[in-house]
Amino acid sequence: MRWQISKTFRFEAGHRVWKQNLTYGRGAQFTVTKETPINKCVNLHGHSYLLEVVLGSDYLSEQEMVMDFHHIKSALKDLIETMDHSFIIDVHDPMYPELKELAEKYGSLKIFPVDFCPTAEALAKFFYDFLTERLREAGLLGEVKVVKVTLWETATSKAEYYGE
Ligand SMILES: Nc1nc2c(c(=O)[nH]1)N=C([C@H](O)[C@H](O)COP(=O)(O)OP(=O)(O)OP(=O)(O)O)CN2
Repeated sequence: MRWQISKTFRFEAGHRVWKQNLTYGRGAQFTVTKETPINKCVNLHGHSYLLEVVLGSDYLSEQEMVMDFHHIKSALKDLIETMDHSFIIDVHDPMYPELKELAEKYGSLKIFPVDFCPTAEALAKFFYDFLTERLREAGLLGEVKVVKVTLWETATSKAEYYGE
């Protein structure tokens, strides 16, 4: 891609990484402690998420742009607003049925169900796929592509997704 542009978005949301288990799996050999490590991310907790989407094109439009930043904002606006102050939860999470019930009962728990464990990696792919689909629907995929999506969960942790 000869040009790349990016736009960042902020939103606040809760989640829980219900699959976290620090006692086994990829890299667990590096975590050597006398006590069993605590899986703190299985707790319901929240983040000030920072999302960056990078769009690329080999050709500029007649306006000398990959795409107006304003339109990128518009393409993601509804999704970001829906996710803001929500609790992102995997429908396969054992807590999902009860959280859904609580949400229905009190109306002050805005759940955002997804069908994956909401890690930074999986959420980055989720945004990538969403924006790619929006471009496809608009007939723009031949001209503009989503190059990369980066999602910061904390000031020190982020995931990047580049598509297939
Ligand atoms: N590969 C991933 N690992 C972890 C994820 C993730 O999405 N992908 N998520 C979490 C937790 O949700 C957590 O919020 C972030 O974890 P971590 O960086 O360990 O948070 P800390 O506050 O402890 O960071 P420090 O800056 O190192 O104190 C866990 N792992």
